[in-house]
Amino acid sequence: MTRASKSKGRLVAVVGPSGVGKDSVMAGLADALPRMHLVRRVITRAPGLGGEDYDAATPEQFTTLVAEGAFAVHWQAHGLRYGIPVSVSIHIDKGTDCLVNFSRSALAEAAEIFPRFIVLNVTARPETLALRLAARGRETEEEIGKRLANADKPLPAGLRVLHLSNDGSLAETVARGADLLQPAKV
Ligand SMILES: Nc1ncnc2c1ncn2[C@@H]1O[C@H](COP(=O)(O)OP(=O)(O)OP(=O)(O)O)[C@@H](O)[C@H]1O
Ligand SMILES: O=P(O)(O)OC[C@H]1O[C@H](OP(=O)(O)O)[C@H](O)[C@@H]1O
Repeated sequence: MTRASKSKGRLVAVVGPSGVGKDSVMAGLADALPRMHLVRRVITRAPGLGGEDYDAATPEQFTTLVAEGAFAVHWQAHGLRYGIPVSVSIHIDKGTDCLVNFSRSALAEAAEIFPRFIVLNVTARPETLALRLAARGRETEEEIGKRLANADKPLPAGLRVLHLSNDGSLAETVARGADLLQPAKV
């Protein structure tokens, strides 16, 4: 790491299969680590469907935002488009660590953009995922089946990855995650 990049904030990209608990873990980490900025995504999902706080956009609005250069990174998954606003770089440049719900498919691109890029890979057993997605009830049974079929996706090689199991209680996962992310450690 250069001296210039050392003064920048870390971009912590939270990944893991659908239903593993990324949003829940992130909310807990944001409470436990008050200096960590929680990044709000733009998603082509109808507003107010619960889970994370996001900015809803129509597909047309999203296409316009892409053309305007509004996103540092964007990707497509589950029939939706997701964007990380370029404003994240303002926080990073000021030295503020940022936490963002990411796609495994966008990691390699993001690692080229952010100087201090860390992946927080949240894991859980397949049966845990199925139970949690069904209990959450945000998607139909068919959509849940597709999400479960996508659960196993390899991470690109060469990234700095921290692994965090979320099979146990959320409080315990958050405590371990907060410890993993102590600035002195990574
Ligand atoms: N440790 C836990 N114990 C019990 N329930 C949990 C735990 N972690 C998360 N949950 C629950 O599991 C469900 C899925 O969690 P969450 O929405 O945070 O997952 P996600 O990884 O963000 O999923 P997606 O990628 O589909 O948005 C939610 O209903 C949440 O309340
Ligand atoms: O499977 P991969 O590509 O890692 O992730 C795909 C997408 O799934 C999740 O979205 P949501 O929060 O469930 O809408 C992630 O946040 C990401 O945007």
